[in-house]
Amino acid sequence: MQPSEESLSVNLGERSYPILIQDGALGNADLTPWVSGNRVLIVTNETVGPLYMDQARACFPGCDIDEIQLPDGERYKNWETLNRIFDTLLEKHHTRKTTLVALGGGVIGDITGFAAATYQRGVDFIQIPTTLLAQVDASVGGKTGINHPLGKNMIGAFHQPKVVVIDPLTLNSLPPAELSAGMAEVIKYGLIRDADFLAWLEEHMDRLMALQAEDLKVAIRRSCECKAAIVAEDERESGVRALLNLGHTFGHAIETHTGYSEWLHGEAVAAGMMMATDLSERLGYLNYNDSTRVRQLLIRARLPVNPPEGMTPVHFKALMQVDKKNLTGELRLVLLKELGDAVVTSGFDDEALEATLDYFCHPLD
Ligand SMILES: NC(=O)c1ccc[n+]([C@@H]2O[C@H](COP(=O)([O-])OP(=O)(O)OC[C@H]3O[C@@H](n4cnc5c(N)ncnc54)[C@H](O)[C@@H]3O)[C@@H](O)[C@H]2O)c1
Ligand SMILES: O=C(O)C(=O)C[C@@H](O)[C@H](O)[C@H](O)COP(=O)(O)O
Ligand SMILES: [Zn+2]
Repeated sequence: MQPSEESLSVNLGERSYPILIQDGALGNADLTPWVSGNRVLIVTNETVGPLYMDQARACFPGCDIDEIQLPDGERYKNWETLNRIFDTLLEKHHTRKTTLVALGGGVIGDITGFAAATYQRGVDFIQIPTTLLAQVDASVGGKTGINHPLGKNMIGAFHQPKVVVIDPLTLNSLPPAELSAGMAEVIKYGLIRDADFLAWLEEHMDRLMALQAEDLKVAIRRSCECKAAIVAEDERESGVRALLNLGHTFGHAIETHTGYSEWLHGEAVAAGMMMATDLSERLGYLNYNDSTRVRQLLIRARLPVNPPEGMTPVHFKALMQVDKKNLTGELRLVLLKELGDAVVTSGFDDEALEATLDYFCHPLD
């Protein structure tokens, strides 16, 4: 697989937008064509701001730029932090013509996007993702929102950005655990819709984990192509988009259980994908060799393949009920029909799910 130079876009009619992937884009790209007025609020956090704020500002020549640095962490993806963005917007008299800019990982992207969806009933926003996870997944597709103590991403809105600007060079400052977390969502695309990409990942995982630049660009681009195609087909998750939730029903239960503070989203998704794989094997879709391939690839990406100690099957199941895919009280899960093909279904044998939960849960005495 070679990096293709074709431009990428999310095709949604009048809400279509480009995904620009370019080394050095941050600091060099002129993003003013995507700013409707001339005012911009760049939203970042206390880690990313010191690293990249100056380069981000340089992307908006001639604009009147405000900035806000939020606290860093998934546990701050909440109402209180969201309100800090609204406070700044109002204190600085921002109008409907302002453009918000999300500079950071998926937490910043989700909360900034939600602020943009709701401030004065909606303003424009731009995504500048700086984690692998945000570059391959969170910045694309317009799911925005915050967490609730009782459930992950439970409050939010669909609101598409005007442009997504990916500078792969930002990954050079990323902590290793965050690279792994992003790799979980990359592996997800291979598992749900692209067996060739999965095989390519198996071949190239060691190079990717060593930040080999050309391979990373291929992985980012292929991931964005997969996500853009799915979102274009089903923007509001009434069908195929739910496949992007592979491992997330289990994973979100882990994140809620741990108070959004101990496990990274990508780590929880990795363990969740292993649990979904196990269930798919128990249901006869996958064989032992398939499950072993998934486990080995996750381990090579330095990701967990088991949930945290101390979760009971009963607790797991209760947390899994708090999921937006569940429409009638019945649990709906994404399962693998084979490696590279997935299905969302409630029509599975509950005993098989119990067996998966029993196998993975190791309650503390
Ligand atoms: N909207 C979507 O479609 C979607 C998709 C996937 C995940 N998400 C959400 O995204 C969030 C996870 O995103 P994430 O994994 O990017 O986590 P994150 O936003 O918490 O970022 C991870 C860490 O990396 C730091 N960081 C960011 N860029 C950096 C850089 N270039 N150099 C050094 N440090 C950097 C951040 O400050 C943070 O500490 C979750 O809340 C998840 O629910 C949303
Ligand atoms: O874009 C989507 O659709 C996804 O499901 C992508 C997921 O990786 C992401 O974690 C998303 O935020 C989960 O959405 P949710 O609706 O299950 O909260
Ligand atoms: Zn995810």
